[in-house]
Amino acid sequence: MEKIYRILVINPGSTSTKIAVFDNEKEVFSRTLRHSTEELQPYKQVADQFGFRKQLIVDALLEANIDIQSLSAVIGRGGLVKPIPSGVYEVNETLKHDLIHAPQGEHASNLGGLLAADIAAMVPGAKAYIADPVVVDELQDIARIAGHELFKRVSIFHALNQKAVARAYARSVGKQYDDLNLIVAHLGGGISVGAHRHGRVIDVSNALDGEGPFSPERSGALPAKQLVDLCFSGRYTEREVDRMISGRGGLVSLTGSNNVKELVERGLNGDQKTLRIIEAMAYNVGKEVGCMAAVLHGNVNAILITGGIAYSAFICDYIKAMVEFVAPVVVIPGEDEMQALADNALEVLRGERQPEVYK
Ligand SMILES: Nc1ncnc2c1ncn2[C@@H]1O[C@H](COP(=O)(O)OP(=O)(O)O)[C@@H](O)[C@H]1O
Ligand SMILES: CCCC(=O)OP(=O)(O)O
Repeated sequence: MEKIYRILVINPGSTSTKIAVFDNEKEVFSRTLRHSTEELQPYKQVADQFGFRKQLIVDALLEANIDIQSLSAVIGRGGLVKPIPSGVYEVNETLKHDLIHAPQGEHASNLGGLLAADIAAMVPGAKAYIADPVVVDELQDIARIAGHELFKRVSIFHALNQKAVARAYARSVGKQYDDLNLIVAHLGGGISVGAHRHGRVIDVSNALDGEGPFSPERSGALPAKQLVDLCFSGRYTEREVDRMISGRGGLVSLTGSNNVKELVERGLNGDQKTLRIIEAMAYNVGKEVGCMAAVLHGNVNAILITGGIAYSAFICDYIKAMVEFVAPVVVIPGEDEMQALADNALEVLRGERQPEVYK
C-alpha cells in the first residue's frame, strides 16, 4: 500500500498567512488567514509577528481537527536569506539564523522557515524545509548593474509562484518551461514582473527594494532626489523611511488600505480618487511588462498575470489593454505556491530528491 506522508505548508505573505495540509499530493485542508493593516500595526518588526501568526495556524489546525502529531514534515515559504539557487533546503541552524537576522531585509516570508521549524519540532522525526525562496537569483549579469558603483540590482521576487505558474502554463500548451520565453507579473501584497528566458528569470523588478510598480504595501520606484531630501529632512527615522518603501507604502499610503478587492469595489462605486490610484497601479504593471518585453527582445510566447489581485477583472483588463500587442495575455489568478511547496517536500520525503544544505 502507498505510504501516506502528511505535509503542513505555511506561506506567510505580507497581507496573509496561507496554510494547507496535504496527504501526499492531495490537499485535505486549506485556509487563508488574512491580516488587515490594523492587525499588523502593533508589530514593529516582521519577526515580532511570529507568535501572532503561529497562534492563528495552531488554532486553525485545531478547529479543523488536524492533529499536529500526524505531520510527516512542515514546509514554509523561504525568506530573505542569502541569494541562492532554486531548490529545497532543510531548515538548519544557519538558515534559522539568517531568517531571524535577515541579511537582505525584512519580509513576512522570513517567518515561513521559522514557523515550519517551530511546528516540526513539536513532532518527533518531522523535518522542516523551505523551497524556492524569494531570493532565488538567476539574473543575467548585465541586469545586475545599477547606475552608481556603490549600488547593485538584486533579485527578490515571488520566485516560487512565478516558476510554478510558468511551468503550469507550459504544460497547458504542451511545451517545456525551458523552451519558452514568458513574462510573469505576480500581483500580491508585493508586485514583481519577471522575464523568464528558457526557464531562467534573467531580469525581474525587485518586489521589495523600491523598484518597479507600487503595490498594496510597497512604494515601488520613487523619485530619488525627493527620497534623499526626505531622508535628510530630520523629520523621519531610518525605520520610518524603510516602512514607507515596504509595509506602509503603495496603496496603504495612498488609500489607507491594503485590500485591493475593497478598493476596486469602492472605485467602481464612484470613488474617483480611489479608482485613479488603482488604475495607476495597473498602469505601472503594464509599463514594467513593456520593459521585460524589451529584455526578451520582443520574443515573448505569453504574458502571465497571477497573484491575489489577478482575481480583479478590472485590473487585468487595464493591463491587458496596454500589453496584449506584445503577446497573448493569460490570467492565472491566485497562486500555485501551496501545491508547489507540498510537491517539493513530498519529493524529499519519498527520497526522490536530496534537500540542499544552506551554508
Ligand atoms: N477578488 C479579488 N479582487 C481584487 N483583489 C483581490 C481579490 N482577492 C484578493 N485580492 C487582493 O489580493 C491581495 C493579496 O494578494 P495575495 O497574492 O494573496 O497576497 P500576499 O500573499 O502577498 O499576501 C490583497 O490586496 C487582496 O485584497
Ligand atoms: C519579497 C518578495 C515577495 C513578495 O513581495 O511577497 P508578498 O507579495 O507576499 O509580500
